[in-house]
Amino acid sequence: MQLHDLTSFNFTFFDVLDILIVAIIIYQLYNLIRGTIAANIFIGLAVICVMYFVVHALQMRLLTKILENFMNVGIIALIVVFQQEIRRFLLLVGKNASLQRNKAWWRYFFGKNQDEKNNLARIKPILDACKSLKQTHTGALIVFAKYYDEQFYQNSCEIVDAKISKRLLESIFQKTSPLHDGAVVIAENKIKAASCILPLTDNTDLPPQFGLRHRAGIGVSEANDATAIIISEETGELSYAKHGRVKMNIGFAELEKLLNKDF
Ligand SMILES: Nc1ncnc2c1ncn2[C@@H]1O[C@H](COP(=O)(O)OP(=O)(O)OP(=O)(O)O)[C@@H](O)[C@H]1O
Repeated sequence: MQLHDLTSFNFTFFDVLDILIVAIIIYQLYNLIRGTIAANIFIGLAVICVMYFVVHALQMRLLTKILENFMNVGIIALIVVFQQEIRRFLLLVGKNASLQRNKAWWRYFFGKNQDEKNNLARIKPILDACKSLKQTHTGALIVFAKYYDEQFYQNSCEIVDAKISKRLLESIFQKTSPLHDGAVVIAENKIKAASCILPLTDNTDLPPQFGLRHRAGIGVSEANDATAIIISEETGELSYAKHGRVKMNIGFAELEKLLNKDF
C-alpha cells in the first residue's frame, strides 16, 4: 500500500468550496432519505463500496472483479431505486433557484401587509372547512401542490377545477359523496382535483395509528413539492405533512401559520 505525503496537497479556495458544496449535497440527500426505506438501501450500497475498496487494497482479485461489475451497473440501479428521491432533490434545487422565491423576498420587505390580508382571505375557507370536518369527525386529506403536475395527479383523480370554498370542501368529504374517497388537490388557488389516489410513504417509523390516509398524505409530500392536511376520521385530529415529515395534533392557530407560509 502506498502512503501519501499530505504536505504535497495544495489546498486552494476552490478546493474548500468544492468540499463544502459536496457536504451540502450529501446533507440534503441525507435529509431527503432520512427515515425512509431508501436510507437502508443507501447504507447497503455504501457497505458494498467500502467492501470493494478493502478487497481491492488486499488484491483479492475474484471478489474485486465481482464487486467491480456490480458497481459498473450501479449508476443505473441507483437511478431506478432512488427515482423518487432524485425527483424530490431536483424539485428542491429548482424551487430554491426559482423566481417565485425571489418574489417572496421582495414581498417580505415591501408588500407584506397587503399580502397577509390577501392570504388570509385565501386560506379562510380552508380553515373553516377543516374546523367543520374536525367537529364532525369527517376524514379528509387536502393536498397543497406548489406545482400542479398534471401527469402525476390526473391519472388517479377526478378533475374539479373550481373556486376554493368551505361548502365545496365539506361536501366532497361527506361520506355519501362519490368523491369522498381519496384526496383533494389544491393548486394555483383552485380545487384542481378530488378523489385522488396518492403514493403511500414507505416510512417505517410512523405511529401505529397512522393508516392509509396518513400514509398517503406523507407520501405525496415526499414525492412532490406539496404539503397536506390530514383529518382523522377516528379521532378528528389534524396533522400536517411536509417534506415527508408530519406534525401531529395541530391546532387552528398553527394550521393558519403553516398555510400562510406554504400556500
Ligand atoms: N393512496 C391513497 N390516496 C389517497 N387517499 C387514500 C389512499 N389510501 C387510502 N386513502 C383514504 O384513506 C381512507 C382510509 O383511511 P384509513 O382509516 O386507512 O387511514 P387512517 O390514516 O387510519 O385515517 P383515520 O384516522 O381517518 O382512520 C380511505 O377511505 C381513503 O379515503
